[in-house]
Order: sequence, then C-alpha cells, then structure tokens
Amino acid sequence: MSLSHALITDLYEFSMANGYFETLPRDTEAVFDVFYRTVPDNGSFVVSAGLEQVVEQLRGFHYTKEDIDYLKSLNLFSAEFISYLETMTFDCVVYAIPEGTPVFPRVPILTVKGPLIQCQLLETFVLNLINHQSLIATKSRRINLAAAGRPVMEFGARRAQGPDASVLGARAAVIGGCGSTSNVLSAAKYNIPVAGTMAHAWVQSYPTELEAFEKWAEVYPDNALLLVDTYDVLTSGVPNAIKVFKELRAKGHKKFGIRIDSGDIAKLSRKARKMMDDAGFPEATITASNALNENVIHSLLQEGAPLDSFGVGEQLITSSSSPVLSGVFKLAALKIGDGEWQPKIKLSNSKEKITLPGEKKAYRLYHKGTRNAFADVIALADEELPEEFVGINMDPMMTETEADLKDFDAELLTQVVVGPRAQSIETDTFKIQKHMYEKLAELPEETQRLLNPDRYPVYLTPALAELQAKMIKDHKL
Ligand SMILES: Nc1ncnc2c1ncn2[C@@H]1O[C@H](COP(=O)(O)OP(=O)(O)OP(=O)(O)O)[C@@H](O)[C@H]1O
Ligand SMILES: O=P(O)(O)OC[C@H]1O[C@H](OP(=O)(O)OP(=O)(O)O)[C@H](O)[C@@H]1O
Ligand SMILES: O=C(O)c1cccnc1
Repeated sequence: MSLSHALITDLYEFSMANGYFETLPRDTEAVFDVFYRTVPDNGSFVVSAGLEQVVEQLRGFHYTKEDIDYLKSLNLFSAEFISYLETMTFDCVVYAIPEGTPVFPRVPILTVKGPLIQCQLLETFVLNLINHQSLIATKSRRINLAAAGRPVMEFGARRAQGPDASVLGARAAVIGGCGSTSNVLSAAKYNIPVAGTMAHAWVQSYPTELEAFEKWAEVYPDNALLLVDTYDVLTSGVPNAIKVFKELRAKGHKKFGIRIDSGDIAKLSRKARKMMDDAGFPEATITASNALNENVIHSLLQEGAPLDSFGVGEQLITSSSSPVLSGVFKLAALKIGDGEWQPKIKLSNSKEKITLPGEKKAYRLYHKGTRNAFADVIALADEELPEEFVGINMDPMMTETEADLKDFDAELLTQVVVGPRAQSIETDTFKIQKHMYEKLAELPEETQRLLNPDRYPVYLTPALAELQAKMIKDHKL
C-alpha cells in the first residue's frame, strides 16, 4: 500500500467535503455534471475519452492507509471526517457517454449522483482523466482525418508532458484514429500494435549509411523502414535504401520503405518516389515525420506528396495548437435528507456559461428511420421526450431563434457505468475507435471538417429551458 491516485485532487475538494460533513446533514445528496463549452482547434465536437480510467478508479474507490495518514498529518480535518474517509463505501451512481462518442458543447459527458461529500471528492481526478484523454482523442481524430485513411503511428512519448500523459495519451490517440504507437508500455497495457523505425543514431553508428541500412535489413528484414535523412535524402539516403531493397527482394522480403524526417517533405517524397519507382520498387513505402499536425499533413497531401503513412509525436501528444480542454464539473441538483431534489444553477454574464440546472439526460436525434443525426437535446431526467418540439431553440450557440423538430428517433447518449445497475463498458481500444467512426458517420459531414466546421445544434427541452430561465430570474431578484 502506498499513496494512491485518490489523492490526485485539489485540496479544496477535501476542505469542502470536511465542511459539508461538519455543517450539512450527512445524508445530503447531489448531482454533478461534467461538460465542456469550447472545442479545441475551433472544431465542432470533442471525442470523449478517459472513461475506462475513471471507472477503474471509481469501482472500489478507497483511500489507502498512507493516504489517510497524510490527510491526518495536515491537521486540517476533523477526526470524525477522517474516520469517515477511512471506512467510506463508495455510494455514487455514475452515468456517462461511451468513449469514442463525438460530444458537443454543454452536453453532460458524465454525471455523478450520490452523497454530496463523495461526489465533491471526485471532481479533480475525473476532470483530469476526461479532459486529458478527450483532448488527445480529439486532436488524433483531426490528424487522422487529414491523413485520409493512411496509417498514423503515435510517436509522442518523448515529448509528452510526463509518463502518464504518454501512456494514456497514446491510448487516446488510438481512440481518435491512430493505428499503432511507439510507446511500448501503452501498447502492452492497451493491446495496441507497437510500431517503429530507427533513429539517426543507428545510421550514425556505422561507418557508412549503406552499412547501417544493410545491418538493419539483416536484423529486421521484414521491417526495413530506413531513415534516409541523416546525411542527404536524395544523393545518399534514397540511393542507399534502393541498394538494400534489392538485397531484400532477392531474399524474398517484401515490406520495406523509407522514412523522411526533415526538409520539404512534399518535394523530397516526390523525388524519392520517382527514384524508387524508376529503380523498380513501386511497393517501397514512404513514411513522413517531423513535427506533423493536421494542417501540415493536409497541405502535404493537397500538394500531391506520395506519402503512405505518418509518424506523429509532439503535436499530437500535447495537442500543442490547442493544448487545453476545459471541461468542468458543476453542481446541478441537491437533496437534503428526505427533502425534494432542488435544482442548482451557476450564473454568468455570458449565456452559454450559465449552467443547466437539475438532473438531466441527453439524447441524440436522428431523422426518423435513419442513422442521420441532426441535433442533440438535453432534457430533465424525469421528462418523457415528446414526439415533436414546436418552436424550440434555446441553444445560445445558434443564430436561428426557433426550430420545429419532428419525425425523429431519439437515443439516450449515456449508460450507467458505476453503481448497482452498472453496465459493462467497452475497454478494447480498437472497438472504441470503431465506435467513434460509426458515430462520426451519423453526423452531418459539414460538422466534421477541419476548417470552420458547421455548428451542430444542442437544444434544451422547453421544460429545462423554462427551469433555467426561472432560476436566472429568481436569483436576480
Ligand atoms: N511541403 C511542406 N509543406 C508544409 N509543411 C512542410 C512541408 N515539408 C515539411 N513541412 C513541415 O515544416 C516544418 C519544418 O520544420 P523544420 O524547419 O524543423 O524542419 P527541418 O529543419 O527540415 O528539420 P529538422 O530541424 O528536424 O532537421 C515541419 O513541421 C515539417 O513537417
Ligand atoms: O516530430 P514529432 O512529431 O514529435 O515526431 C517524432 C520525432 O521524434 C524523433 O525526433 P528526435 O527526437 O530524434 O528529434 P529531431 O528529429 O527533432 O531532431 C523523430 O525523428 C521525429 O522527428
Ligand atoms: O520509431 C520511430 O521511427 C520513432 C519513434 C519515436 C519518435 N520518433 C520516431
């Protein structure tokens, strides 16, 4: 036993929990929602990820002896509260949208319902896991969209912000579309194909580049992706690679190619392609790497660069162009003792920042009898969805003022993931990726493009919109 991840939390969660314990009835219950408002890279949705680790942490959630000893040593909390933490059984129910689902702003990705004290203690680490992995899965989806079906290898471990970010980031990158990772621990843990080529050090370690390629081909005849830019791609790297391809082919090997890791990749890959084709090696592949992102990949392919696959590290594993997903964890309802559930709201000057009160359920609406989704609707949890909505438009992100929604099939987005009625969640990383592609296929294409995607509407039911409007008014009195 040692200090556990249950302490990955801000002090104020413990301060509030201890305070609730001292000042509110012990049986106070709460509902909190996790959602986000702004999509990284000006996209229109986030690919949800991180749920497996949240569920892993929550099923059997407890504090270790070392955790408790440390909390005691702070002398901040009552002995009674500490002993509550020591013997706590986790009683929350968690609802969540499956990993790999495209999720739009304001839609609850995850909802926790249970003892207020316990819910509050979850905020920081739930956000840490969901925000990080959803950010990387979202970036990966963009990069893989730009790669247009060509395999993308995740190469980011050396540039990730720490070990955990590399391992979980590689997992999220696969959820978002990558086919493999160079990160051996992540590959082993999450059953991801492990992949890789060679570094410049290999080429530098032999007297000549040709010898370096030959030695590699001797040891790895079926994985000969030769790094051709240590000295000069066109006058040295590619001609030497071609010599080695000849030897490999003579021995019956078929899988070989080059990796270009610097310079003008479009120009170099075109010339290298021609040299390899002219030498009779049309099957030799070209992999590109070097600070790639979705924009560079898109531009390379627009220019007609004959690239077969990509290795993408730093810009993917850190989502460096848009490195923050600011998902939040907000109180939506409270029940004290045997009292009624009371909806709770947080006000703000900007309409989209005002929280949605009450326990809610989110649905995806499809044109009736099809798998074509056209909007999401957030409803109060105890509402039956009507057959149609007339004059609904409470989405502050949309410019239209009103819409009629009819002839739709509605599907609940969440499932129970922790609690007595918990369903099993998908943990196969590639099945989660497949789920993402199925869900993307349901969305309007114009919401998916990289540049200025169309907004996808997220409506509130009239009952929820009225509750929100009433609470805004009541609080302003
Ligand atoms: N044809 C191209 N169009 C757009 N961007 C490109 C093209 N070719 C390469 N790039 C990108 O331009 C950037 C160039 O970066 P940089 O200047 O660091 O490369 P370099 O100096 O050739 O390589 P290194 O510093 O690794 O030796 C990289 O992100 C690379 O992926
Ligand atoms: O650029 P990324 O998308 O992160 O891809 C991974 C990079 O890591 C390696 O570079 P290395 O660490 O050897 O440094 P350098 O190529 O930048 O010199 C590799 O050669 C790629 O360029
Ligand atoms: O295998 C590779 O080619 C590789 C792995 C990590 C970073 N750069 C390259």
